[in-house]
Amino acid sequence: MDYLADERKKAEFDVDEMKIVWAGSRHAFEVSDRISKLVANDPGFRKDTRTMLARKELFKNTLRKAAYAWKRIHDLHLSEEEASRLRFYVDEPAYTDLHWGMFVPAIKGQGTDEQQKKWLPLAYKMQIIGCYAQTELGHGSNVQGLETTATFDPQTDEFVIHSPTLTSSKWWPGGLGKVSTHGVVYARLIINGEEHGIHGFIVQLRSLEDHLPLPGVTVGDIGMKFGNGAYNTMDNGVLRFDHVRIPRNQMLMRVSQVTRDGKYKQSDVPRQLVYGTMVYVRQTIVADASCALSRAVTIATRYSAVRRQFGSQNGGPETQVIDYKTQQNRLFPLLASAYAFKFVGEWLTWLYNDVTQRLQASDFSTLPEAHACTAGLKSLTTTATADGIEECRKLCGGHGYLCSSGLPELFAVYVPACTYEGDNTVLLLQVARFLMKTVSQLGSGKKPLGTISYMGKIEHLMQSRCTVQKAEDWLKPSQVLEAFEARAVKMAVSCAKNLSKFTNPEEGFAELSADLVEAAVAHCQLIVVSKFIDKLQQDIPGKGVKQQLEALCGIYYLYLLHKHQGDFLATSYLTPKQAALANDQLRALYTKVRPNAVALVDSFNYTDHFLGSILGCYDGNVYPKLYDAAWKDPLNDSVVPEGYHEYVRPLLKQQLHTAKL
Ligand SMILES: CC/C=C\C/C=C\C/C=C\C/C=C/C(=O)SCCNC(=O)CCNC(=O)[C@H](O)C(C)(C)COP(=O)(O)OP(=O)(O)OC[C@H]1O[C@@H](n2cnc3c(N)ncnc32)[C@H](O)[C@@H]1OP(=O)(O)O
Ligand SMILES: Cc1cc2nc3c(=O)[nH]c(=O)nc-3n(C[C@H](O)[C@H](O)[C@H](O)COP(=O)(O)OP(=O)(O)OC[C@H]3O[C@@H](n4cnc5c(N)ncnc54)[C@H](O)[C@@H]3O)c2cc1C
Repeated sequence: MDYLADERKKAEFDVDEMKIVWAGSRHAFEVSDRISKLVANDPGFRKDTRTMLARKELFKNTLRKAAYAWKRIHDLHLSEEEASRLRFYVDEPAYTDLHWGMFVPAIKGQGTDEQQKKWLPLAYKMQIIGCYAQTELGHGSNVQGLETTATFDPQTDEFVIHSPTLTSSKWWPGGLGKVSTHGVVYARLIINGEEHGIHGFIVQLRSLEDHLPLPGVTVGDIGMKFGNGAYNTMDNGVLRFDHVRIPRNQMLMRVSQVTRDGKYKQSDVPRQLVYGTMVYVRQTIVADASCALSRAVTIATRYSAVRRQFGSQNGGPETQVIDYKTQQNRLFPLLASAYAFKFVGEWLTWLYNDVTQRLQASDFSTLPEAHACTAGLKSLTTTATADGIEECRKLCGGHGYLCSSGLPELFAVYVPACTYEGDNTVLLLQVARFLMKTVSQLGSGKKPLGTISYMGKIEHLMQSRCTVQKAEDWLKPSQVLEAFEARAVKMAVSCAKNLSKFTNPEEGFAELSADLVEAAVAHCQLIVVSKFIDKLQQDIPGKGVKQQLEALCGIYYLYLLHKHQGDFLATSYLTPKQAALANDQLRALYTKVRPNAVALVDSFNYTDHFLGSILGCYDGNVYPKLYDAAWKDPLNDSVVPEGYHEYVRPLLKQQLHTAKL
């Protein structure tokens, strides 16, 4: 029985067409749909006991699943796209994420043609397994501060990789702890006593015969992490080198080279390309944020439609909690954010591909913008997604706290995204630097392009005032864009003015960093809003689909406007009356979305297996499933728990004895 059937009947749009919009294309939808069902129907990919397993058992099970996934990919002759979808739907962090997601891209992006020819075929066949070993015990954010050394030995034509201090131990790389045979290791290059900064080196860590660490290598897992199951399926590792020698041709030499006679040569490409893998992964993290958020929102929306609390009239049913405006005000902006992040993720993938093509043609002009966009959007989307998952847990009341809701594990797996690939505050400070540089160059005749082109309208934006007179005026895209542009430009200019009061710009930057982060957030929110609005300019087929997306876009920007109304009011773009009208319009949009809410989450097309949540199951049959699941907990295997006779019964006896006294 479908307990959500009535909700589904209310939908005012074509769900099948929305599924295609969400997937990105009909082809992408068909691949995702087929592969997600394949995974869901294969008992080899079960994950329902994951939160109850001890670490060793959990980890062994992940190794089994990764090997099984690899076998299925081969047996079924899956394409690269299908294989990547399969790994996604298996939904278990594993060493393979780092092998495919960072080790291979690092070699592709930073290796010469010759190096790629040598290493990539081995990696593609998984005859070697690699990790990305950058972060150390003492330094993560400050990449320039890494201490591992790679000293060139001209006698033997080798680099000597060494960990000179405890804090230089590599610490965190995923897949390193127990599995990787190789790593791209980042180290400080030293030639003839002279330092040349951080470079990547391919280093073999373990024997391909017996998996033992090679001489001079000390390697292991760094220990349990936050949450049950969750990211503990990953072997984040510690690694130390004691004068380990590698051939010279194992330095990744696309950006700079070391010759046989020990000369350091810098190509004409910017040295920042050494950080290129991080730009690539930040882009994929943005594209993935909408998946994690939409998953949590599916659970919270379906459960909010099933759950009833208070408000029974004449013995009739109680109110569905989704009908409370407070619930809508917490839930619908997250639903809207999931769609917003999907579209900004698609755009960022386009931007990344564009900058990659330009780099190949030696056009480096858009690299700073690509760095700022990937860094800023990674920060914005992961912060909002992690907070959003936790909000979804609370939206599910007490039952959200059960592991069987799927939300605690989803949060535990997702929340480190706010830290890895760049701490979110550190990344916003990079955006702020980019903004300050842009503002300082405004008078120089250099025209700001792309996501900062609005800075070119600075004179207009500094003076313009909002023209909204009634709530519906807030539905005009041009009005909304101007509001977000004016806020972003005014916040950036205000920071720039304050910075100019300092004689030492770095001191000023440090002192004003909290304001700078807020200016960076305003800029990034503008990007997300503008890409959602751009999406709506496209031809979007399907009955009612565009109208629903327009409503969601409105919810996204009006919610932001309401949340940050202090910024908008302080920059004098809005009057308090206009801010209040925005809030009226926001409430009207909640009412519009309400009958479509369940269908809007159905459009994500997630299987019950992928959701991994009793509260979010498609048929909404929550209570019997919760009740049954409780009895399956290992603690209920016996009526009297282990330990009773040892620890509880003596207490009870003692109490009886005391009572007699
Ligand atoms: C498909 C994917 C599947 C799986 C993977 C996904 C998830 C798996 C889960 C986890 C994996 C996690 C992996 C990791 O965490 S790897 C380690 C990541 N570490 C970081 O992100 C460190 C963060 N720190 C930095 O990025 C930088 O070093 C920082 C930019 C903060 C340093 O700042 P600093 O000012 O010291 O920079 P400089 O190095 O001096 O550079 C100055 C100059 O360069 C520009 N810049 C900086 N970074 C980049 C870049 N990445 N690209 C281009 N340009 C860059 C910077 O703006 C300055 O420019 P300018 O002002 O013009 O001189
Ligand atoms: C689950 C997980 C997986 C990871 N996987 C990998 C991997 O595969 N490979 C790898 O190399 N690394 C990996 N990492 C490491 C990760 O990239 C770093 O932890 C991350 O870059 C943050 O660096 P940090 O730990 O040095 O934090 P810190 O920089 O020490 O941050 C601590 C605090 O200081 C603040 N802070 C730091 N610098 C500044 C500043 N300049 N201004 C203001 N505030 C500042 C931060 O905002 C934060 O609040 C992983 C980490 C995690 C949690």
